[in-house]
Amino acid sequence: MTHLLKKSVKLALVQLANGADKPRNLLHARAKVLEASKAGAKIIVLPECFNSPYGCQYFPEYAETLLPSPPSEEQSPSYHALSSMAKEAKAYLVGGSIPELVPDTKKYYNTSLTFDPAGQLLGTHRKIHLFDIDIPGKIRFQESEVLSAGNGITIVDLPEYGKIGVAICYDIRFPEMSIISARKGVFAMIVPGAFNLTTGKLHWELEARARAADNQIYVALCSPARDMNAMYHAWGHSTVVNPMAQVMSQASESEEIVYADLTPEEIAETRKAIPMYEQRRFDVYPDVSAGDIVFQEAPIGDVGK
Ligand SMILES: NC(=O)CC(=O)C(=O)O
Repeated sequence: MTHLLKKSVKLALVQLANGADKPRNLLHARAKVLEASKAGAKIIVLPECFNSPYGCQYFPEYAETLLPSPPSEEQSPSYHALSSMAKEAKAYLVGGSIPELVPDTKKYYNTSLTFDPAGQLLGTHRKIHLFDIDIPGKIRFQESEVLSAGNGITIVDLPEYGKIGVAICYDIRFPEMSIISARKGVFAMIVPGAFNLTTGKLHWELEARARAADNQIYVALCSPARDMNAMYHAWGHSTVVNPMAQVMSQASESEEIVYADLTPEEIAETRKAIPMYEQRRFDVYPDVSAGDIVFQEAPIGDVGK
């Protein structure tokens, strides 16, 4: 039997306490990634905007240039830090996200870089759904005032384990992305994210469990730690959900690494018990197809500049 996940693997979500000092954030992320690797994790995830505070006012100040790929150290210290961390940890690293500037177009993106254990870039995802919301009396956030949206769904092949879908935060609310990725054979959706005290309470765990239930895959959401002195108060609660949509591990609000052991059997057993994969009616809803979808499978440079 071929499995989506080729062999069991320990996943770690690093709920990082990051702040305004970028070099400190990079050093601190390294220490935590190495800690996770020491504990046996082979897939390690950092949060959204791990090298900066989260907020529209910060994106231009912290943005780095990733093109041409690979960028120089001066263009992107975070790219090089992530590549080294992955190599030192001997692990796959979904490097949270960083603000990216494309100088030719002067566009900013919220971009996630995934590296292999040799420190090679495997995949790039630019957040495709920008976080534009206005909940009266609670929170207004308009990423589109500064950022541009990416234009592709990202599936990254981790040769030893299989494929993951990478999405960033608000992307998880759009079930189509996870459905299409699952149909293309991912064993997990990996999502650096930073919900807040309003939306986190309402939807953080719900979205993770919903995507897992829809698709019978693992879903992992990795948040920054909560900092009540920051402008944006992250929800925390980094969470791993299994293919049966049960929470496997969850952090509190503060800095913490959460671990989960992912197994091929857990996916297979879920799909055997509830055989949705054999029961789908694409004859009834043929428009739900991945046929014309744009993928960002390649390292940056091959996707829309
Ligand atoms: N920060 C985000 O992109 C999304 C978020 O906080 C939410 O969906 O809620």
